[in-house]
Amino acid sequence: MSSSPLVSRANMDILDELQLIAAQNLERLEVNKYYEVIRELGKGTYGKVDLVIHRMRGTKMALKFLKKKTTKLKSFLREYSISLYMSPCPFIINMFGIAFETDEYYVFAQEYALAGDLFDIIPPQVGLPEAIAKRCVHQVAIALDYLHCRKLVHRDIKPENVLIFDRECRKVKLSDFGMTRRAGSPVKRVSGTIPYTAPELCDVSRHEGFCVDYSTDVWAFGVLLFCMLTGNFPWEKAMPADSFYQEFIRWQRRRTGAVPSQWRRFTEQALRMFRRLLSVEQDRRCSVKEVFSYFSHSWMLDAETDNNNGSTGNEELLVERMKQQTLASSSPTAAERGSSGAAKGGMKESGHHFVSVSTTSSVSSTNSYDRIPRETGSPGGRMLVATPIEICV
Ligand SMILES: Nc1ncnc2c1ncn2[C@@H]1O[C@H](COP(=O)(O)OP(=O)(O)OP(=O)(O)O)[C@@H](O)[C@H]1O
Repeated sequence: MSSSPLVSRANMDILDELQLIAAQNLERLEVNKYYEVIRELGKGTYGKVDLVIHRMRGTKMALKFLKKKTTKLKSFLREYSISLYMSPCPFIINMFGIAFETDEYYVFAQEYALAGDLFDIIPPQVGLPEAIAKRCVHQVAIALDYLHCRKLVHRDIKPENVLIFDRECRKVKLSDFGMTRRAGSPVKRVSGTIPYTAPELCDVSRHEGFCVDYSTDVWAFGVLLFCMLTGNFPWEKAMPADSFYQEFIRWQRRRTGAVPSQWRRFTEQALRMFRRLLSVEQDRRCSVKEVFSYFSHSWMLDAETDNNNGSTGNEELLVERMKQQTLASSSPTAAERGSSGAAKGGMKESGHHFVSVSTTSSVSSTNSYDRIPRETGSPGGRMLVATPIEICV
C-alpha cells in the first residue's frame, strides 16, 4: 500500500467532512415519536443499545444511546462518522445515516444484528468448532484489514464488539468504533488492562502518551482467536507478573522449546500463526491479512481433518469474492506500519469519552471464559468487571 501523505489527507478530509455535516444536521428528537422501543440489546457506562422499530418504515434498527453527561459531542460525532465511513465493508456493521440528540443522549442508528455478539456463543472452556471459528475469524480479519487500509486503528477488538447474525457465524460484522483513531495519533493511556491489551500498552503508565498503532489491533485479534478456539483467555494481563503470560513469552522468545500447556492443542501451523500475531516485539508483529495464508491448514490437533466441517465450500468462496471486491490491493507492511505508527503527523485531538473497558468478560482462576450477567457484575476471583474510565484522546 502506498504510504503517500495524500492518502491519509484524503481520509482525514472525508472524516472531518462527515463530522461537520453530522454536527450541522444533528436534530433534537423525541425517540418515542419516531421509534417503538422493543428491548435493550446492551448496556454499559457508555449508555445503551436498544432494538427499535422505525414507526413510519417498520424497519428494525439498533439505536446506540451515548449519555451526554459522559460523552462529549466531539466524541459522539467521531464515533458516528467513523462508523458511517467504514460501513461499506460487508463485514462492518451497517448504518442508516441517522443521528440525533435527546435531552439526555446522543443517538445513532445501526443495522440490527439479530443473534447478538460473539461472546454469547463461545462455550466457556471449550471454544467454538474450528470451522465456525475460522469462518468468523476470516470475516473479522477482512473488516480489520479494511480499517487498517484506511489508516484507522480499532483499539477495542474483543468478542463483544463482533456482532453476529446467526450462531454458525455465516455472517458476522465488526462494530463499536468508539475507541477508533487514526494510526499515528497521539493518545494518553488512562484505561485499565484487559486480556486483549497488548504488552507495550500494559507497560505504559497511566497518563503517559503513546502513538496509536495497527499492531495493538493485531495483538487483540490474536487473543480473540485464542478465546474463540479454546473458550479461555490465554492470560489475565500480558504482563510478566502473570504466570500464563510469562510461560508464553519464554516459548515465544524461544527460551524454551516446551509449548505452554494451554497452547498444546494447536497444530504447528496454528502455533506459527500465533507466534506472528502475538509477537511480543511490536515491530515484528505481522499485519492482520497474514492470517489469510493460514486458513488452508488445520489449527486444532484434535479437530476433524475436514476444515470445511460446519461450512460449505460455497461460503468460503463467497467470503473470498467479497474480500476481493471490498479490499484495497494491500494493507500496510510491517515497515509501513512501524513508520506510520511512529509518525507524529496525525491530528492532535482533544476531548474525552467514557467507556467501560470490559463490561462482560471474566477470567476465573483457570482463565476460563465466563460471562458475568451484564447487570450483576462480578462475584469475585480474577474477574474483570465494568470499569468506567475516562479515556483522554
Ligand atoms: N447493532 C447491534 N445489533 C445487536 N446488538 C448490538 C448492536 N450494537 C450493540 N449491540 C449489543 O450491545 C453491546 C454494547 O454495544 P457497543 O459495543 O456498541 O457499546 P459500547 O459502550 O461501546 O461497549 P464497550 O464499552 O463494552 O465496548 C454489544 O456488545 C452487543 O451485545
